[in-house]
Amino acid sequence: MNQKGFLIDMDGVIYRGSETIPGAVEFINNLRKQGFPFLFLTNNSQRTNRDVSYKLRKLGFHVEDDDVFTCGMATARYLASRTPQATAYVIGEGGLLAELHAAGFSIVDDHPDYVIIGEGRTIMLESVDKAINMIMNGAKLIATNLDPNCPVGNGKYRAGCGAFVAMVECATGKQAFSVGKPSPVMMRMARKKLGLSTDQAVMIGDTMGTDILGAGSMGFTTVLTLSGVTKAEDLNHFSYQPDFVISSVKDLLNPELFEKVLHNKKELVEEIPFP
Ligand SMILES: O=C(CO)COP(=O)(O)O
Ligand SMILES: [Mg+2]
Repeated sequence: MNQKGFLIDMDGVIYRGSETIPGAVEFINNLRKQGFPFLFLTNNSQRTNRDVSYKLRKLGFHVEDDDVFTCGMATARYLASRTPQATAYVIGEGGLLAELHAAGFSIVDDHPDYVIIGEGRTIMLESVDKAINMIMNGAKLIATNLDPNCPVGNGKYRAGCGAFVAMVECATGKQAFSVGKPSPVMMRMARKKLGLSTDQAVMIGDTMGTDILGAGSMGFTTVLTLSGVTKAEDLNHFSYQPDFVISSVKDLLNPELFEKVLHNKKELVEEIPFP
């Protein structure tokens, strides 16, 4: 059988803030038991994959550092592959800084190759002004991701990385290049990390504009879970759709539905010969 592998978004899919989504631990245990490869993919660059896997273990998941892939990792690795020994001015937190250092970057305070903006709760207008002047002087503007906001529970939201990036874009007139989901850069890196071909990759996500758009454009099977950002009533507003919609990953404990996802009917589309 054509072995499938799972790319699994984090916030809104396996946890919400600091709470495990019911059924998520069992779902991951099942994947392991059945030998399906999987990788967690998050558009949050605040923490390193070690920090995130520690949090997951506290929530009851049996995972290792290497099971987690963040947009901070994708950003650092991608940029380092384009510009060896590059310099960066960073508006972001420890997860992003650690990855940039590990990829060979020097973090500098003037004339950087890149201004990189990631998720963070400590942004200061002084550093935004500094970044704007660097970009005006030729530094390239990079975003780890463009999520405009992030739900924090009780129907409340916090500003996401995309909101801060928009401020810098507006001030400079320069558009950021974003590496996180839905960018094919992060989607492809994740698929390659699991050693999957396009038609072996299944993405489970809670956000249409990142998880489903990115994975769907790559040709992966897409499963939208309604346990996070996108609600059932939002689906009508999108001109692209996921292959499957579930209420939470708990639904995938049902062997019949799981089998359906494994044998996505998308294959019908692929049978149409290219003209
Ligand atoms: O925190 C996020 C963006 O602010 C999104 O996290 P996930 O990609 O894990 O859903
Ligand atoms: Mg999510």
